[in-house]
Amino acid sequence: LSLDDPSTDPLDVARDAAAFLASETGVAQHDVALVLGSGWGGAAELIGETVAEIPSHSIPGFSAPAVEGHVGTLRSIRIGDSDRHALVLGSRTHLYEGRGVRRVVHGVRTAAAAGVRSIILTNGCGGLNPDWTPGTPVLISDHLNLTATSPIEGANFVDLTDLYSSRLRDVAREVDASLPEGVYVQFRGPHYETPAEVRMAGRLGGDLVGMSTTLEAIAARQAGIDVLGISLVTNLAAGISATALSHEEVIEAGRDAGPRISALLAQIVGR
Ligand SMILES: Nc1nc2[nH]c(I)nc2c(=O)[nH]1
Repeated sequence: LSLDDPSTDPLDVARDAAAFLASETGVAQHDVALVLGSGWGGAAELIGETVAEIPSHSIPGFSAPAVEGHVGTLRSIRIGDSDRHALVLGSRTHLYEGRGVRRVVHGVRTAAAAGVRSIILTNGCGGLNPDWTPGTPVLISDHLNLTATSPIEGANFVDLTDLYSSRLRDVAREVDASLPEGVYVQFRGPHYETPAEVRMAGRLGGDLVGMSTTLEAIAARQAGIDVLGISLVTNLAAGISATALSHEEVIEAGRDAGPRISALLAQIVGR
């Protein structure tokens, strides 16, 4: 069974991965999944005790580590002192890696096959709103998928209204009422946008620009699981600020925001 074989049903590979996961972790069913994008790494420890951690390349359908030495893992975490478990997908495949859209969404499909009812997709992104300084977390209210592709195959006309669950956004706002909302625009990447493309995204109604998330969200909806998307603005998108932000400022802002956004995520998961 290979995701690269068009005759393979990707859902069969996801079911194999979920079965492997259940046997390796001893956790038969996970309740919520999280994809931790750049800047969100610290959240796992705050959610609860790690029950098991598995290198993702040993799980059916997950590719070998994209970056040498960066071994992606899947972690099963007991949520607080409850008997619920979170599945933390530590390795994200981006569309720009050219491994195909099936691999971009395989983690989400595996989480769905593992029984999760909701998924929290996080990412690092560029912001179009100058009020959202680097380090600001923003709830995703909707998206513009500019990748010109879809994870859905065949005549499956999946409805995407309320794709970014308003119920889950309300839960997030119970934790932090000050959280702003925005429309997330996915560009294919890996290059950043030109200032003209950032202006175009703004004219189209976008507030955030990134290179992930929209395809994973669509696959999650196809699998029938609720989606909460949260972006971390790590930089002002190209052309938004008169002075180009220094890379150091961006890194520093992301790092400083770490503890706060990790606590936010852990509190949301705990509800
Ligand atoms: N497309 C896009 N992706 C990003 N990821 C991060 I972190 N910053 C950006 C950005 O400015 N644009």
